[in-house]
Amino acid sequence: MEIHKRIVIKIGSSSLTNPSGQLDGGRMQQLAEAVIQLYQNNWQPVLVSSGAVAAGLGHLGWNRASLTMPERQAAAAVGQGLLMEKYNEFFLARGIRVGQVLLTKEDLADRRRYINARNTLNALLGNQVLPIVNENDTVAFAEIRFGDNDTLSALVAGLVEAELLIILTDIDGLYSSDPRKDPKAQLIPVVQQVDEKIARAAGGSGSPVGTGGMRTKLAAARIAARSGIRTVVTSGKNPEILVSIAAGKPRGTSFEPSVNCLKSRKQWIAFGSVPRGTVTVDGGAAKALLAGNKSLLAVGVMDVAGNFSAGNVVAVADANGVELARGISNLSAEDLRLIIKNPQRGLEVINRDWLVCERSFSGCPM
Ligand SMILES: Nc1ncnc2c1ncn2[C@@H]1O[C@H](COP(=O)(O)OP(=O)(O)O)[C@@H](O)[C@H]1O
Ligand SMILES: N[C@@H](CCC(=O)OP(=O)(O)O)C(=O)O
Repeated sequence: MEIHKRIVIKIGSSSLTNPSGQLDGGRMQQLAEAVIQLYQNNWQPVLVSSGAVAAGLGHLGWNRASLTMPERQAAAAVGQGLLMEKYNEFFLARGIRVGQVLLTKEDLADRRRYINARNTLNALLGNQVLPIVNENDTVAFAEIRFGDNDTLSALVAGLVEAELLIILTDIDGLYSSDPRKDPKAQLIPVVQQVDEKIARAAGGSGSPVGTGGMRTKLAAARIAARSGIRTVVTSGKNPEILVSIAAGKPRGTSFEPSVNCLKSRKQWIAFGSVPRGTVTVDGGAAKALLAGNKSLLAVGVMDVAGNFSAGNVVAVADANGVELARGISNLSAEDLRLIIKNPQRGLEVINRDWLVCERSFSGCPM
């Protein structure tokens, strides 16, 4: 039986559209060419493609600076169709069938819908259909929005258990500082760990069409690393570069996977879910969770905020409000409030198998 390795390729708006907002057909054709070669080299690719808003604005002749959120969403409704029309044309010309997958943060935050998305992606991949993923911009707003597709691509990479995430952008990798502001900035070829020092190098977007800049790419790389996935950030100017990166050639900036990465369920708790409430714990409980890899017991809970049910994800914070962990509560907020007034020693609130301690849950280490 053939073993397929999975690869997620994210391509940003800045790499897909020309300055007048038209989709760059030549670039998309090159991308299709590279994807065929990946198939030939036994990879199962997933494409995460931005560009809907930019393409919609170009098509409608709208000016980005003066738009309301509903107008941006309307532009995405127009642009997403154009994007898929072109992808369909270029990929089908090379014998590759494509399927559109539009997701919101809320879809991935709900465990059942997360599993549904995973099943759909697996069905597409198993039938040699290339999934083309984007955020569902027409319905996603404020709190339920990723906004940039970098974070989405890292979650999708975890969802399909990819080996590699490649983020194609308008610059050839992470520099020691934002090259627009610092002419002496140097390319960083390998990042072992996305820590505060590395995060300080990253600035915002460099183009009118991009969102998030290098900051969201670092957050994505960190989420992927914690999920055991290597990320390469590089330029999308020549998409054929994908083939050599997949073959292990050094290009752009490579972010190495963590040594102790999280298992699938904990990846979702840490980076996919949205906590429904917060449980504040005392110093002893905080220590037991952080150093002792223990379950959270009711005796260490000082306060409960929010209105969650048993089975929901909750945040665990220390007395200063610093989020230490996330986990699935065995108890509802109502029951937990009653129990902490009348402590029942040993009663388990979150089992250690359903608890994740992370320094940051957004991917950003700052
Ligand atoms: N330290 C850094 N190294 C490289 N690029 C950086 C850095 N800080 C900020 N950037 C900016 O990030 C931009 C890429 O992100 P973005 O504009 O969001 O593109 P995309 O549409 O591909 O997501 C670059 O054009 C660059 O100006
Ligand atoms: N979902 C949006 C992506 C927004 C965006 O600009 O993302 P990116 O270019 O990846 O920074 C779109 O398709 O326009």
